[in-house]
Amino acid sequence: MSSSGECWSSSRATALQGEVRVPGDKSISHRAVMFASLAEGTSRVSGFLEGEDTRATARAFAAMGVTMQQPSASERIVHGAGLHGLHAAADAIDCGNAGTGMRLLTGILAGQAFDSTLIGDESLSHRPMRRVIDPLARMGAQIDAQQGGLPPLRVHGGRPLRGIDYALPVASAQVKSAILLAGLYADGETRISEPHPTRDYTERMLAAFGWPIAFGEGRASLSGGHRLRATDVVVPADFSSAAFFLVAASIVPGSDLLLREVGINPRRTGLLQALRLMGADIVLERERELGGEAVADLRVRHARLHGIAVPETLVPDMIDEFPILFVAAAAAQGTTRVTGAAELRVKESDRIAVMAQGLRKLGVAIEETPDGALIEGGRLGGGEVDSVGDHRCAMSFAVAGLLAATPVQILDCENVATSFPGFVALANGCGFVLVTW
Ligand SMILES: O=C(O)C1=C[C@@H](OP(=O)(O)O)[C@@H](O)[C@H](O)C1
Ligand SMILES: C=C(OP(=O)(O)O)C(=O)O
Repeated sequence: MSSSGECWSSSRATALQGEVRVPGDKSISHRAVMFASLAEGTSRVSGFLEGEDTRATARAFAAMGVTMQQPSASERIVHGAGLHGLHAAADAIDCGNAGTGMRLLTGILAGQAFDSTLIGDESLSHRPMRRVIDPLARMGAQIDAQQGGLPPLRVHGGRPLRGIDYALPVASAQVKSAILLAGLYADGETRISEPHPTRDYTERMLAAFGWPIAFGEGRASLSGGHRLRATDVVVPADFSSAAFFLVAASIVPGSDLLLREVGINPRRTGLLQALRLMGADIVLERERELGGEAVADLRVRHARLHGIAVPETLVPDMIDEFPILFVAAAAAQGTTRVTGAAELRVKESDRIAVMAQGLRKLGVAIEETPDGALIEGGRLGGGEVDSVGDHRCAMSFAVAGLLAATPVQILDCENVATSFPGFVALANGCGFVLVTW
């Protein structure tokens, strides 16, 4: 078992209380920096996630000649280079841990006049890239990968691209976005249909930057040859980060937490529906718009949860929330069944295997299936679990510790900084008992 890097110990807590504003949305932050870099004029991004993933994306565009300023934490002023104003980075572009960064960049770089190399960390180097390489090749791009379609990727520039009509084989906002971004540089129309609608930030933000695009109900289409015009982006708090607190307050007796300004785009809030089916008490307060995205304050109070069969239609809308859903299931009465979620096996880790292994160590009866798991709720014990460097698994195990009979030691937690810098302090501020070493 790996014991590299930062470790945590999470102990049983009493009621969680207070107000929390989790950091900015990761998906929107990546895209804001990308689109502002390709736009004409100066854009201000506020609420930018200062996480390792999104900083790697900002560094990538700075390395390709985009001037960026950081007037304060969580703010970027981006002086766009225009669609054809990037130049080759001096070195390989390091996307760190970020699948979103690498896949969306691949689409953008396929349209450039120069060649680029994309690299990532150990986890990203094992994530499948054929899903973007194949459709981009059909558009005329040439992208070389390692055996099995793995990074590093060499994206050749100077190839004329043409629009395609593409039915996505998997529900993936990253693949959809890579194709649409290559479509900005393509001759003719690029048309996409999805097996199930996924997060639509690329479509919405391209429209906000002035690019004509039609989208909705699992379809999107655009044509090349237009311009992106600078605009300001306000990034809401990330629902996927709020998710840990939604489950924590649901399972710890006496809890009452308010999560401020959380993005509630329906393609992201599947966990909210799943938790409500399990009996959770979560109320949306002050629903409003922030920078074109729906946000709300989420009030969550402790409730007795019971097991459910998670509806498969919810899977794409809660794809990053399964590690924490597994913890909610372990704390609930009865059995929870997850199906149709094989994508979890190709995230930062094999999230089905990592969560099953960890929860089993804490005494939970859990059976893995190829596309999900069967989780028997009941008592949680303590012990040592390995997050294998997966940020969402690390934070999920920290939530499990809140109810465990003895402390839960969690290995390999440093990657929490990829999506949720400051998690430990914020969590302890509302009642977690989390120690790092
Ligand atoms: O487009 C995005 O910003 C994301 C899409 C999802 O990935 P897939 O497209 O692989 O489903 C999600 O898991 C990831 O955290 C962010
Ligand atoms: C899957 C995730 O991100 P990415 O694909 O960008 O690495 C995630 O944040 O859970």
